[in-house]
Parts: sequence; structure tokens; C-alpha cells
Amino acid sequence: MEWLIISLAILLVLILGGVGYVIDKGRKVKRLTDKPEVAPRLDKKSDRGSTPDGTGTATKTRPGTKATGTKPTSKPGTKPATKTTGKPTSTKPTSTKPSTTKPGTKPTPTKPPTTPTPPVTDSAASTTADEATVDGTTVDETTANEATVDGTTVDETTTADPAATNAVDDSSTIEVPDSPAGINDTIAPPEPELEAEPEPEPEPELDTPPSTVGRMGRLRDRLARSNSAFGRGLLAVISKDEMTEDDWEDLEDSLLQADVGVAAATHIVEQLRTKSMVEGARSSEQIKALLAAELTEALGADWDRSLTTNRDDGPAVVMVVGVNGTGKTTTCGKLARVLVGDGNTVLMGAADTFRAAAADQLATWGERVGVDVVRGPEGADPASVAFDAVKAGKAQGIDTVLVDTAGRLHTKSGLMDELGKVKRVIEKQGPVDETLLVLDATTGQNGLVQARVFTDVVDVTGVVLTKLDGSAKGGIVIAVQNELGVPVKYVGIGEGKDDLAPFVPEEFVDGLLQTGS
Ligand SMILES: Nc1nc2c(ncn2[C@@H]2O[C@H](COP(=O)(O)OP(=O)(O)OP(=O)(O)O)[C@@H](O)[C@H]2O)c(=O)[nH]1
Repeated sequence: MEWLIISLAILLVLILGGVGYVIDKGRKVKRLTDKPEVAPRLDKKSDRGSTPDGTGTATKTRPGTKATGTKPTSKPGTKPATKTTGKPTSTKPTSTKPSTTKPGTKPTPTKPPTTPTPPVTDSAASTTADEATVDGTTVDETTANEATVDGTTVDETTTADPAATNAVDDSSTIEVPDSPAGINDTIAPPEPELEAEPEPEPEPELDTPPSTVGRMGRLRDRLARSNSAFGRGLLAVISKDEMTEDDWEDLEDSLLQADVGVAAATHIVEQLRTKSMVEGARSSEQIKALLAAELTEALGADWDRSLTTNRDDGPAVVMVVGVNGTGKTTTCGKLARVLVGDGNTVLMGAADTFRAAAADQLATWGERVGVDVVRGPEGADPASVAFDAVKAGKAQGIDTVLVDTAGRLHTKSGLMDELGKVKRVIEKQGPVDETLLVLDATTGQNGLVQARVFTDVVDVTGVVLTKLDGSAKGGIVIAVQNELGVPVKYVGIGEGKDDLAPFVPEEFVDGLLQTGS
């Protein structure tokens, strides 16, 4: 009996042992078969990681976040390890979406590829830790990391969700190279194309204006053509064999028609009659010679027609004034050429701020001979422009500053006062050496009325008689001088750039009577 009990006990132990072994085996088998079940849980978590906002997934693909050393897969769609270390080849410089950050975490600021960003591994690690928390279950860090590094899971996610794949790709684009050298290799900005050195503009060829010496003589034919009626009328009268009383009267009429003026015409005829009688001149050639001498005398052969063009203590200042359209600006331009041709340095001041084109016109004239123009904005105070021009001329050691002024009607007292102001303001810099009144020869006696008003306001030192080439009334020169008591210093005999000549009475008369031909 005792033996039987012992045998049963042994049998029981054996049975229990066998059962235990089987159970244990079964558990092991179960554990083995249960392991894949973990994956769905982790997959689920991975899915959550790529939640609708698309964040998290990209971070998970980063091999840099590996904690267990599990081999990353190299399936398509996953980023090769080299990319996480910032290797340049697949970096997409355009894709720096902050969507690669997890909700609640600070979005990675979008930065240009060259801007260093925080190390990816740190960010990824913290993301992994966050996941462990977000999961809501107690997941040890290793499991969390496993989830992170489970290439299969990630691959499934990225394959299933193209957007997530993009996110993965995008995430890699914000990764920075390990070294500055890497940066340079990858995203060095394209070499800026060196701009071709601009060809230096060729120096404009400057004109060399011809000397003014004998210029009027060279232009005598043009003067003769214009005044041919005047000249022919005079010659026709004096070509008679013997001058009668009527002939002397006809001669006086011819002078009056040429705008010589009554007093001057009467004086000229009286002088001529007397001299021809005294000298016994009878032939037309003799009378013609006497007439030429008389006209030259009337033109004031002794007048000082020189222009002050430089001074020791600063630039000579020449102001150009007159009514609208007489040719002031043109005269300034031509005069600049004359002065340059005579060896002076010149600066022009565009004080005609009323007519915008005047300054441009002046600049064009200046460019041809290398003369600068000081100008102000349209409508600027002409006095201040004139002041600035003279100041600049002084600073630059210029010989002559030419100041063009706006045309103004002599009847407008406000405008005439303005002219007085311009002169006074210039005088704060130094004296105005010359005030040239520009008169249009074709306006005849009306020009004299204008001239009188101008001389009252500004001290006119000389007259420029323009458009003499288009006038049959060359006698105006005599009238102007007699009326104003100031000499005609220059005459305009055409629109050409060098058609301004210093006035020389002998040559004027020569052109008129064709005595030299
Ligand atoms: N035929 C001829 N035309 C001239 C002469 N001088 C000037 N002109 C012309 O006269 C016109 C007026 O000349 P501008 O110099 O513009 O006259 P301006 O006095 O400055 O004019 P405003 O500024 O409006 O007062 C232009 O067409 C010139 O070419 C000249 O001696 N002969």
C-alpha cells in the first residue's frame, strides 16, 4: 500500500511536469506567434504619427533617430541614410515645409537651404519621446524607438500615403549638411554671372568752332542777300551821273525804309552832300565810297564792342535778356561757341526756368563744345539758378558764365522786376559784367520800344541783333545804337551754329554796298 501511494505520487509529479512543459512550450509558441501582433499596434501608432496634418511621419523615417541599431530598410520611398546626414545629392532646396513637425511642437521655421537648422537627430529623438507620451499607453522607450526605427512600418506608411511620402521627402530637405563643406557642395548658390564691364562711352567729339576774326566778312554775302533791297536801293540812287535834289531825297527815303531812323538818315544825307561837294565827287563810285564811309561812321566805328569774358577775381558774368522768341537761348549757345573758339572756358546757367525746353536746348548747344549747363527744376526761381551757376563757375575757375533768362514782355512790370532780381542775386557772388539785350532785327522800330524798357531795368551793356539774315532793314543797327547809347556787339546772321558774328561796322557796310567785291 505504501508502495502504491509512492508510485501514484511519482506518476502525478511526472504528469504535472509533462503538463507544465507542454504549457510552457505552448506559451513560448504563443509568444512567438503573438509577436507580429505588436506590429499592428505600432503601425497604428505610426499611422497616428502621420495624422491628417501629415506631421510626424517624416520624422520617423529619419534613420538618425535610431536607438536600437535596427537596420533600416532601403525600400523605395524611404530616405537613404546619407540624406539624414545632410548629404547633398537629394536635397530639395525648395521643400522646407514646416509640416514635418509634430503638432504641439514648434514648427521648424522655413529657412533657406544655406541656413543651419537644429540637428535632425535631436529633433527626431524628442519627437520619438513625444510619441511615447502621445500614445497614451505605457510604452517603454525602447519600444517607442523600435516603432520609430521599424523600417517596415514606415515603409508601409509612406507607401500607402503618398502625401506622407512627400512629407518624408520634404523633411529631408530641411536637414542640413554635417559640415559647411557639405553645404557648399550641395547648395552653394550659383555663381553670380559677372556682368560684362560696360564699354566706356566714347568721348563725344567736340566741335572746334572757327575763330570769329573776319567772321562777319565771311558772312557778308548772306547779309548782302538779305539786305539786297536796301543795298540795291542805295546803289541805284547814287549811280546817277549827277545827283539831283530828288536823288538826295530818294537816298534819304531808302535809309528810312531800312530802319536807320529819321535823325540818322537826315544826318547821313546831309554829311554826304556836303562832302561830295567839298571833295568834288561826281562819279557813282566816288559817291559810293563817301556813302560807305558815312554809314560806317553812323554805325559808330569807335564803339567798344568787346565783350568782357574774364576777370582776375572770378568768372565774367554775361546775362542774356530780351522779349520772347528773339533768340536768347540760341544766342547763348552760339556765344558759348564763340567764346570757346577764342580760348575761354565757359559755363551756362539755364535761368529760363519758365520754358522747360530752353534748358535742354542750352544743354545741346553746350555738349557740342564741352560746356556744362547749370539748371534747376522747371519753374524754379531763376535767380537761384543764376546764383548757382555763377557760384559753380567761381568754384571751377571758369572764365565766363553765360546766364540765359526767360523771355519777358517789356510791358509786364512783374516780369521786368523779376529780371532786376536775377541781376541783384547774381551780384551777391560778384558783378554782372555784361547784360546783352537780344533784339530781333525783323521787328524793326518795335524793337526799340522794347529795348528802352529793358535798359531802364537792367544796365544793358550791349545788343545782339538777331535774324539780320532775314531782314531787309539792316539800318536798325544804327537806330538801336543811337536810341540806346549802347553798341551792337553781335549780330545773328542765320540759324547755323556759327552764324553769330561780332559786329564790325566796316564789314557790315561792305556787305550792304558790296564795296569789297
Ligand atoms: N534766321 C535766324 N534765326 C534765328 C537767329 N537767332 C535765333 N533764331 C531762331 O529764332 C527762334 C527762337 O530762338 P530762341 O533762341 O528759342 O528764342 P528765345 O528768345 O530763347 O525764346 P524764348 O525763350 O521763348 O523767349 C529759333 O528758331 C532760332 O533758330 C538768327 O540769327 N537768324
